[in-house]
Amino acid sequence: MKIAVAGAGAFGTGLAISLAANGPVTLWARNSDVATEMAKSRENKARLPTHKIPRDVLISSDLKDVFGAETVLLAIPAQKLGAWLAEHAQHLAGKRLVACCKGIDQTTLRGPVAQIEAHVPDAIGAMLTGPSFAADIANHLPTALTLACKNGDEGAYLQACLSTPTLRLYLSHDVIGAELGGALKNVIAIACGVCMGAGFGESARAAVITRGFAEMRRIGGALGADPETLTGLSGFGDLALTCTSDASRNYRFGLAIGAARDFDPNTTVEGAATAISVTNLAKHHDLDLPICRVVADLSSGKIDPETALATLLSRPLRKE
Ligand SMILES: NC(=O)C1=CN([C@@H]2O[C@H](COP(=O)(O)OP(=O)(O)OC[C@H]3O[C@@H](n4cnc5c(N)ncnc54)[C@H](O)[C@@H]3O)[C@@H](O)[C@H]2O)C=CC1
Ligand SMILES: O=C(CO)COP(=O)(O)O
Repeated sequence: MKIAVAGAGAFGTGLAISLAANGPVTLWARNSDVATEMAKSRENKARLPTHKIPRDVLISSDLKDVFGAETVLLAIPAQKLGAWLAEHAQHLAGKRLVACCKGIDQTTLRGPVAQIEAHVPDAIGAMLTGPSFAADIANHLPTALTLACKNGDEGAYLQACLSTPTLRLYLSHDVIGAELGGALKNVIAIACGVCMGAGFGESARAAVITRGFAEMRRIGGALGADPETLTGLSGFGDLALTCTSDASRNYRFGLAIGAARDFDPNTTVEGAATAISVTNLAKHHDLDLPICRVVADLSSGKIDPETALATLLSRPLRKE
């Protein structure tokens, strides 16, 4: 199977390096200067420095190399995915399109696979998600992910083709659960970062992880996710990783808010936009998601950490 990875950021590069263990793979960068430099240095100096890109990764900025593949991994930020799919829909028809991004689109409130289904209805949509830092994948460290696809046969085929000796994929049919787990854990990771950055302590962070997970289950229930999925790699697994590691950009973004420090605005922080999407989804479904709501307000600078804490602690006492 010919595989292309669209999006040569940290994750796209890490995935391409890992998949090259199975054979040739194309890595598409939208910027031709970036592609030329990467092809020359065999390194993604801007997004994933110090990781050697093997010769089996064809680095290209020519979209024909993407359109020539049967399977395309979409490692483009969630808020940009819809426009990219819309622009190239006619060339993507009939392909297997595997979303590798984590987020809910702010305009449409769709997850990545729902975006694929909306823009390229006759493609086979799937989602690759779970606890995995790009650097770990590029280093061939053992990693387990969820491959979610509504079509059982296509899902099993993708599971086999995209697993490598160190990348172990578990199959799921619950696309909505996989989309929600990956999107929501980033929101909760921001809250955890704020908690630690503001000095509220590790006990408070454990409470945020647990109550955040309750919010993930609440919205998952309303949108038809299988609760089992949220306890799996794409939900609880990724929540555990992202809420406790300085390697996470969402967590570091929260740390910066908590400590009132500047944060590089060019860093991809999916949870900030997704917090707003989730807050809007919660309104549509009449759900109470207090942590997601304060993360939306914190990320857009409407409130400070002390106000967020006071908001959460002043809520009426209730059953767990
Ligand atoms: N970095 C990581 O460890 C992991 C990232 N992810 C997910 O992968 C997705 C991408 O993240 P990263 O690669 O880490 O971000 P990144 O910031 O390293 O790279 C983003 C890439 O997307 C490209 N891009 C941005 N807008 C675009 C557009 N309109 N059209 C085409 N390409 C565009 C940029 O040129 C850049 O190469 C995110 O949804 C993230 O949550 C998932 C698992 C791990
Ligand atoms: O999704 C990730 C790990 O599974 C990467 O997290 P960040 O986007 O917060 O860096």
